[in-house]
Amino acid sequence: MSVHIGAKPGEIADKILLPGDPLRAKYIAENFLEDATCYNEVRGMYGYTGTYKGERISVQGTGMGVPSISIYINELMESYDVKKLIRVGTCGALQKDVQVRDVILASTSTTDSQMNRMVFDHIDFAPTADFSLLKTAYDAGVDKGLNLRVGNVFTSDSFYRDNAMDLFNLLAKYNVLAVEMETTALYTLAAKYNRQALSVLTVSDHILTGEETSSEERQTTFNDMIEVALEAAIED
Ligand SMILES: O=P(O)(O)O[C@H]1O[C@H](CO)[C@@H](O)[C@H]1O
Ligand SMILES: O=c1cc[nH]c(=O)[nH]1
Repeated sequence: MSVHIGAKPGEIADKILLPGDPLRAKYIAENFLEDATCYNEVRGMYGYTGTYKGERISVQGTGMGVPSISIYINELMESYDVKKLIRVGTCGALQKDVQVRDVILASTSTTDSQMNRMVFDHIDFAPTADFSLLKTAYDAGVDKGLNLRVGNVFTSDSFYRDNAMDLFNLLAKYNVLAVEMETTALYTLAAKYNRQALSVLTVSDHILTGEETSSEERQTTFNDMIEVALEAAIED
């Protein structure tokens, strides 16, 4: 057991999917994994281990934001030696040509989080996806005929902010594709511990147009994102 994860040693696979929403972890376990068993209910942050195409894989809810996901990633790597970590999350589009329901592979992230300033002081560390995970996920998405985008995402410390459009317009001008709340932490901690990480994101809403996915549509698009992430996770 670690502080926030109730699994016994060996109960978590070395490959893991990381949705922000613990109920998405349950959904993935019930609909995509075989023989899935629940190893964590601490704080309602469900974690499961099962198999996908014969490969052992886990899925763990992380909660929202850099502080929450950082707790789970630290414990998964330090206490359970997880080696491949793939976030499966939602995001809001910042570009006109990024559509609701598109799947984004975050090659890097930009952030207003102070996390890396505390470590690197005046240097701006560039959080980066693992290239082989990114390539495998990209190839899997192309094979499925998905409208995939690859690029920079903004990891925000706030979901609600005053004068948000000023910042979002600036980020859009610099080709940032979308906003979410965890990727910077995932990539930075994976670099620290020399592990592989990738964020696969579904565009759940459009910041510029206000368009949103219906809950039914979200489910279908989430399935595309989950399959892309699972294929990347099991690739050697
Ligand atoms: O759908 P998840 O994975 O939670 O991701 C996005 O949704 C949450 C905000 O609603 C934040 O965690 C953001 O990053
Ligand atoms: O607009 C959005 C959508 C999902 N997640 C976010 O952080 N922002």
